[in-house]
Amino acid sequence: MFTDRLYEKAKPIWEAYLEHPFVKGIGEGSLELDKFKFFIEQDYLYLIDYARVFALGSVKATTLETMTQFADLLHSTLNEEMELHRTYAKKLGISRAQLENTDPSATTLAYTSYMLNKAHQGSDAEVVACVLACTWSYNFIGLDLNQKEGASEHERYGDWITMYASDEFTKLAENMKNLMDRLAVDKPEHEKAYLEEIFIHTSKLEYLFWEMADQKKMWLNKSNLLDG
Ligand SMILES: Cc1ncc(CN)c(N)n1
Repeated sequence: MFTDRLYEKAKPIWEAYLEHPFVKGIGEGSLELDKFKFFIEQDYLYLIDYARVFALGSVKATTLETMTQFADLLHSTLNEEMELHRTYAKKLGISRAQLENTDPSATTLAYTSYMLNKAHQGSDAEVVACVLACTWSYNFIGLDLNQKEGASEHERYGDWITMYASDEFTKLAENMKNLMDRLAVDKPEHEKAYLEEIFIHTSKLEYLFWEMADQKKMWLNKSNLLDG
């Protein structure tokens, strides 16, 4: 399967997610709340553009089946995944307006701009390559954290783990992998290599997103010259 090839290529990066202090902090329940708050705000912005990528997928789909699959992913992002963020925001004292009007960090801008650019330029297969690492890697992380004793019951981060490890989210990730395999199957090698490049770039951007959240980094680490 094409997605097996993608996983083998991305494996070292994905294994590094599980060792990342932010991800480990969620699993252990020890992550500082201000870091999680920063993450929720930036991730909400990210999800708005991620949802847009699914809408582009529906436009580019060449069959009704694929069009429906993208529309289902769009619907579940807007109504389920983003609802998790709205619920967390409420608990953290972030208003809906604040959530929608957050300034994007450099990493959020880089990641969303990359995805939107590749999705606008590409075919339906390239649209899937843009979002596959996002959905699949969160499920990969959720399932790993869910195995840790008590992690899914933790009062702060248990709901986050439960959502990304849920059967519904696992099914979304599986459906997206199947879609990637279906769309890639007859592609020549140079097109497969391009899909792989997008998958690896987005896997690296995922790592940078964890780094950004852990450091609450808007533009630079040490100076506030460019912030504000
Ligand atoms: C940055 C990022 N990547 C992926 C996901 C999972 N949809 C997310 N919520 N945020």
